[in-house]
Order: sequence, then structure tokens, then C-alpha cells
Amino acid sequence: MADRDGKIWMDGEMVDWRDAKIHVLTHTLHYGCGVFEGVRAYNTVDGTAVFRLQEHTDRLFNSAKILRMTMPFSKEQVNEAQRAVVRANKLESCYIRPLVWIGSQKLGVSPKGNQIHVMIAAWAWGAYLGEEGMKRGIRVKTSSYTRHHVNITMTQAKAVSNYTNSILANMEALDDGYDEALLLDSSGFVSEGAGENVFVVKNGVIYTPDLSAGALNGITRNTVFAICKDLGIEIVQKRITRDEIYIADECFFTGTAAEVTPIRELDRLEIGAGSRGPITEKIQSAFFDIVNGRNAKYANWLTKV
Ligand SMILES: Cc1[nH+]cc(COP(=O)(O)O)c(CN[C@@H](CCC(=O)O)C(=O)O)c1O
Repeated sequence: MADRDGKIWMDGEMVDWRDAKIHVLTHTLHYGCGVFEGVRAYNTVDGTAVFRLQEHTDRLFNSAKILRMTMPFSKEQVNEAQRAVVRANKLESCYIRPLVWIGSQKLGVSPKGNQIHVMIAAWAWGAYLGEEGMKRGIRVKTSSYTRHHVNITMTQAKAVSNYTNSILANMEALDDGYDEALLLDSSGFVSEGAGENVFVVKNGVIYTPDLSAGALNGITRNTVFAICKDLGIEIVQKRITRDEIYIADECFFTGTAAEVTPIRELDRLEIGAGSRGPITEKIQSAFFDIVNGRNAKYANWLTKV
């Protein structure tokens, strides 16, 4: 990623991509205390626009607050910086990565006295779990790693340090020939994917783990709730077991990167017909109508760059 051309917004300045560097004694690099966001801009029918920009920025600031990091810029400045970085890189559609980290003035567990930094990068990023997966569904493995306990790491913060758990789960799944991992919480109930929320369909009703299972409060998850309301589909948050997924009719992941990705198999057991289910397809189609500006009801969720 480092040897690209383009611009990155760094602490208030637009810098050349290759010059966006930090010192090896940066506190976050050693101790993992930092927060980030994953945002997408789409080439909508009315031009390039960022999807749910304010919600992402709000979550970034909430994540920083939870980790006791004082943001050095306002929400308005961070919103404008995200729009500017899409324009500076001349991207019609892209993935935007804001990151907030603790600087290099001092090391030691206590970060006090270090500067808080913010950078925002953007790049083109297609189907996170593959184009084929978006149509056919992906193969998922229940991870041998347990999702964070809600009082061991702060699961409502999109925190850098939370992702070692995701990385290990994802690597194990890929090494075992799957496309992604599904993680259970410390009580054995379904939590979420390594980088996604999960939904299950049974007898026309959609279920998703309630957030006590340690899943991130996903913005795409929230979008699915709105879509279900529009489509008149009942959606229930509850504790879900892995074998409820085995006998479900459909299953899918959601995320800014993953968008709406069907799951056709869990632990080598086909889910329903072993392909993208009809309700999943409806949700996926409604999602892409919204993010591409084809559903006027959600025009306020799209911020033109
Ligand atoms: C653990 C986790 N859970 C749920 C979600 C879905 O949240 P939302 O994007 O607000 O709907 C994400 C986003 N995962 C981001 C990181 C992907 C990456 O590889 O990096 C993303 O989708 O941008 C997670 O990382």
C-alpha cells in the first residue's frame, strides 16, 4: 500500500502518499491504542458521495472517547477531510480509512504527554469478500478464537487493538480453506465475523446477535434494520447459537467493506439451499439501491464530495 501515488490527509495537511510516514517509536505501534473507521464513497446516480459520513465520524469520536483519546480536530473538520481526500485522489468510488493514533513523544504504558494524530486515506476497494461471494455466498468457519469479552476490550470502540482477535480468526479460517471466520462470545453464543456483523434468516424472520455478544454496532447493520422496516420484514436481536445457523434458511454478513455478503455454508454444513437466499438478495439489492442513490428516501445518508 505504501508505494502508491496520491494524497493522504495527515494532521490537517494533504501530503503525498509516499511521505505519509510516522516514527517507529509511535506509541500506538507498540501498544495498539488507536481507533479507526471504514467508510465507503459510491459513484451514485448523482455523483460521488460518502455513505453515512456523519454516523462514521460520530463513531470515530465515540471510539476515541472510550479509549480516552482527545480528538485534535472537530467532527466538521474530519467530515470535510474525508470529502477532500476523495477529491484529492480523484476517486469516483472508494474506501476511506480514518485513523487516530498516539504519537512518539514518549513510550511506556501511560500515553500521557503524547500528541494525538489523525490521518485519512482513501483507495479503490471492490468486493471485500470477492465478487463471486456476493452472488454465490461464501464459506465460513466457526473460529477457535473467542470474540472479546465486553469488559476485557471495549467492543463498542472500533479500536486498533481489537483487531488482533479478528486477524487470528481470519487467518485460521483462510488457512483452513474458508473465506471468513465467525466468532462466538465468551458464553459460546454467536457474536460476529472477523470484520462483519452477521444475520440469520429463519421462516421469513431475520435474527442478529444483540450487542451484548460483543459485536461492533455496525452502521451497515443499522442500515439493514431500516431496509427490513421498509420491506416489512421482521428483524429480531437475540442470542444466537452456531447450530441455529446450521438449520437456518439463509445467512449473511454486513459491513462497510463486506457490504451485504451471503454466507452459503458454515463449518462445511450448507445453509438452506447452499446459495444466496431470496431474502438476502432482497436486502442486498435494497442496500445497493440506497448506496448508489437510487432510493430517494435515504438521500440524506449520502454526502456529496
Ligand atoms: C469487527 C467488525 N464488526 C462489524 C463491522 C461492520 O461495521 P460497519 O462497517 O459499521 O457496518 C466491522 C467493519 N469492518 C471494517 C474493517 C474491514 C477491514 O478489513 O479493515 C469495514 O468493513 O470497513 C468490523 O470490523
